[in-house]
Amino acid sequence: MVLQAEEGLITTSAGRVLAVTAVPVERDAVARALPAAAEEVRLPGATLCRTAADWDLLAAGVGPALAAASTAGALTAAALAGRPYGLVVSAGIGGGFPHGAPVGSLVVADAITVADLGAETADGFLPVTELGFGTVTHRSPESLVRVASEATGARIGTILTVSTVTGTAARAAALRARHPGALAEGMEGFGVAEAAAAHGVPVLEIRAVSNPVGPRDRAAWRIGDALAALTEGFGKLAPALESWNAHEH
Ligand SMILES: O=C(O)c1cccc(C(=O)CC[C@H]2O[C@@H](n3cnc4c(=O)[nH]cnc43)[C@H](O)[C@@H]2O)c1
Repeated sequence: MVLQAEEGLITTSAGRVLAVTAVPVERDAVARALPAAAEEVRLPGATLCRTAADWDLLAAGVGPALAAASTAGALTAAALAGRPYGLVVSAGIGGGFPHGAPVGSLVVADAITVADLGAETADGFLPVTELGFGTVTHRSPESLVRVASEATGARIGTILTVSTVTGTAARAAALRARHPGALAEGMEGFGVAEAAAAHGVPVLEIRAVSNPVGPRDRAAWRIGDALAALTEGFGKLAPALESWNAHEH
């Protein structure tokens, strides 16, 4: 496939890419790393920004349910138009577990795991899979994770999806105990991944750490720094995807 065959054109061997953020400010941080938006496409519940490359950007909303619904809408619209996506990238700011993902760093997920989908019992939390339903983890192709990490310097680990932002040391410790490989948490990745899986499209999650996972401390948020890291990361990720061949995996 072609990489920057013309100035401003970035296409990948994965074909068309759908990058999904929660909010417009995150979408705009990604957009700053790509050729300018060429067109806006209204979808049910969300507006797609089509760039002058093979990248479409979607601010899908906060939380796993809205992220899943918006992503599914975009994937379905593209498929019905005969221009399906070859890759979905879930991106945004997130909380970082301080032992492995400091504020300002990037994390790319080898596992996208929903942390709070299940049942609470007297003996602790049971994930839905142990109740006999569904799935709790989506995995990205190993080669894709490697390419993304090598290009951006992102640390590799599990990114948890939560519906409630962690706000105590006790909750952070419980999550770490249950998910020793977790480096970060966000609120959308699993929803985006569920939609991608339903369409048979590979998914990647990348987060820039804006705050530590732990006791709530709004003064410790570094949203501007995290958005800048996201832009810098996508500036490296987009061209690097040229070397990732979706069809080998
Ligand atoms: O009010 C709070 O204490 C608080 C702490 C961190 C984040 C929030 C948000 O409402 C942001 C939600 C938004 O940003 C992503 N995000 C950023 N940091 C985290 C986090 O530590 N845990 C989970 N999600 C986070 C998330 O993906 C949402 O899109 C409020």
